[in-house]
Amino acid sequence: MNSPHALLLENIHTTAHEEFARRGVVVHAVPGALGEAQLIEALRALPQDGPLILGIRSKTRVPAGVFAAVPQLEAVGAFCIGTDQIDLSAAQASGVGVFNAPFSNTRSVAELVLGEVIMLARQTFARSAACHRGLWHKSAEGSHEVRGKTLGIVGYGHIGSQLSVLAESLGMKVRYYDILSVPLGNAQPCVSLIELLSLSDFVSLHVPDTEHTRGMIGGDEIAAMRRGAALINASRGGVVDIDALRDALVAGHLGGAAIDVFPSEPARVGDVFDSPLRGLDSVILTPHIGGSTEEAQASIGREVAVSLSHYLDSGATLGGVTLPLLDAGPVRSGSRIVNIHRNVPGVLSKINRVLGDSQVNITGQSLATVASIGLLLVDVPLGHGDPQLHELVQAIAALPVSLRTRVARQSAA
Ligand SMILES: NC(=O)C1=CN([C@@H]2O[C@H](COP(=O)(O)OP(=O)(O)OC[C@H]3O[C@@H](n4cnc5c(N)ncnc54)[C@H](O)[C@@H]3O)[C@@H](O)[C@H]2O)C=CC1
Ligand SMILES: O=C(O)C(=O)COP(=O)(O)O
Repeated sequence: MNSPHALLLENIHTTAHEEFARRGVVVHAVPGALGEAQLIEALRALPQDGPLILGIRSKTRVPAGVFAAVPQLEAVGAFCIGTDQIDLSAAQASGVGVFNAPFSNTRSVAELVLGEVIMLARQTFARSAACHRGLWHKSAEGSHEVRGKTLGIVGYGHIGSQLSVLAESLGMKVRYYDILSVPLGNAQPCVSLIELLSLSDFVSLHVPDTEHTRGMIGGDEIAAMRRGAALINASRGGVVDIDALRDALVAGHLGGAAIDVFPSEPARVGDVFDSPLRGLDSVILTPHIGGSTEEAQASIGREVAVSLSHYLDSGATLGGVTLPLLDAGPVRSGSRIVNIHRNVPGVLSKINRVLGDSQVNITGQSLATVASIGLLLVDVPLGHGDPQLHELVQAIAALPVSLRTRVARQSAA
């Protein structure tokens, strides 16, 4: 069986390289993000006689064209939380597995935001910038303790809820707004976004990028915030109208902001950065580093590389976001056929007819479906080198319902 090759972009941590190397996946690394045409070119430059894996972080966009142009692309690893940069519907329609790391960097984001809350409350960056300019601006005016102040969290998921617990440990009152979720500690939900904005001294955004959250904080929402309050965004750049934010800061309606994510971000380390917020001392600007700690990146590298390897080895989809959740364990006898198909009535009987006609015994079979697609794992007592196995795979792949059919790398033979 030919070795899989992985193209890893955006400085994915060496733990991923190590995991892949241990599991016989050949790694090709590119430091920055790539545009669609370059990405297709880079993937096509890899050997096309085995499965291909693409590893990205938040910057690389993977539109439908990539799946159409590179049929050998078996899976995409988002070595981060967000998967908004990937056309998930197109991935699913092509039977491509997308895997991410939903927990590993959440603590890092929550810690950065908590630090920023204190830095904003003390006007630390403005005072520091003054010192750098040679000005001794020693004053208590406008500086506050965070104890007793209200932190409003928009999006009370993995990050928002951790931030909530950490903020309460500092004596802050926590309010949150989410479409679902259960409060931790003494945090209180708000019935509307506007209610939260009007009650909070600090507002921190922790929603994913969706059609509902894009532009969620515009001029009207900023106007609803308390005079002198601060806005923190470490979610996605499109959630906040940056020009409206700048206007509110310049007008003195908002006291400060900490912004980690931007509507448009540079592709590579060392690239030029620009933003309407540059030059405002009351704003902490960071280059999308919420999840960038050694701890988080090392853990993400391992987690996603392991999920991708398990998927190649046995068809297990734990940690996946596009394929039905299924783990049939290791291959116990012979080989495993991994088939992804359109979820329409009669699929199983069509595939089983092919298997039945072949007279090959089935030693294990597992099926899972989501709305539009199904994942079928079939164990057969044939070795990887057995021509009958390859005939069987080709016959199943040729069925019009099949999207993708392969032999799992793991073999018990
Ligand atoms: N700055 C950075 O480096 C990082 C940024 N992120 C961003 O943070 C986001 C949040 O991460 P997690 O907390 O792990 O995600 P999560 O999925 O655990 O939580 C998101 C929460 O937002 C809520 N939500 C979704 N749409 C909403 C809406 N329209 N109104 C109100 N609430 C809504 C959900 O119900 C959920 O509780 C990620 O999607 C990612 O974009 C994540 C990690 C690092
Ligand atoms: O995990 C996420 O969603 C992030 O935004 C972190 O992105 P990054 O891996 O730093 O490009």
